[in-house]
Parts: sequence; structure tokens; C-alpha cells
Amino acid sequence: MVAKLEGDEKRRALDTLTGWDEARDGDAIQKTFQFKDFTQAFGWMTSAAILAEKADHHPEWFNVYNKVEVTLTTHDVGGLSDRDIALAKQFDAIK
Ligand SMILES: C[C@H](O)[C@H](O)[C@H]1CNC2=NC(N)=NC(=O)C2=N1
Repeated sequence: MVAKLEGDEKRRALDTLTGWDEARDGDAIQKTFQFKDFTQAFGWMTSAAILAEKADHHPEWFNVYNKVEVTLTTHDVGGLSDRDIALAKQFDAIK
């Protein structure tokens, strides 16, 4: 069963991320990825979607042209969990 990240544990987890901001009163993290053009952005989303499906953990995201705004939260716990931290790191590692 996944647990909601709280307090020091949550702070420590967030400190391992780069460029992700807290959102929704701390119950989500958000990052905007910017690409050369729409094709690059959509290609990244395709890779990200495959990772999300493999993790069974899915982003909320908004794409316009070369930007993708990603929000991660864990619906099952109503806040942040290790799954969000792990997926954020996977998204950051996409080439
Ligand atoms: C049944 C299915 O495994 C669950 O609904 C998964 C799917 N993807 C998910 N994605 C996110 N972001 N949060 C969840 O709680 C979640 N739960």
C-alpha cells in the first residue's frame, strides 16, 4: 500500500528533485518541460507515457506547442507519494 509523504520525509524526498515545484498546497509537484518544437515535445510525451504506464502511475499534463506542463500527485493517497518522486526522476532522465 503506498503511503502519503509528510513532514521531514516529504522534504527529504523533494530535495532529491531538480526543477520541480510544490503545487496544490503541497499535495502535488509540477514542472514545465520546454522543447525545440511540438514534435520534440510530443515525442517526449510518448516516452513519458510508456514509463508512466510501466509504473502504473500517470501524470496530469498540459501541452501547448513546445511546452509540457506536468503535474504529479498520487490520487490513491490524496497527496504526494514515493511514486511521484520516482516518476519525476524518470521523466527528468528521458533523453
Ligand atoms: C488501478 C490503478 O492501478 C490505480 O488507479 C493507479 C493508476 N495510476 C495512478 N496514477 C496516479 N497519479 N495516482 C494514482 O493513485 C494512480 N493509481
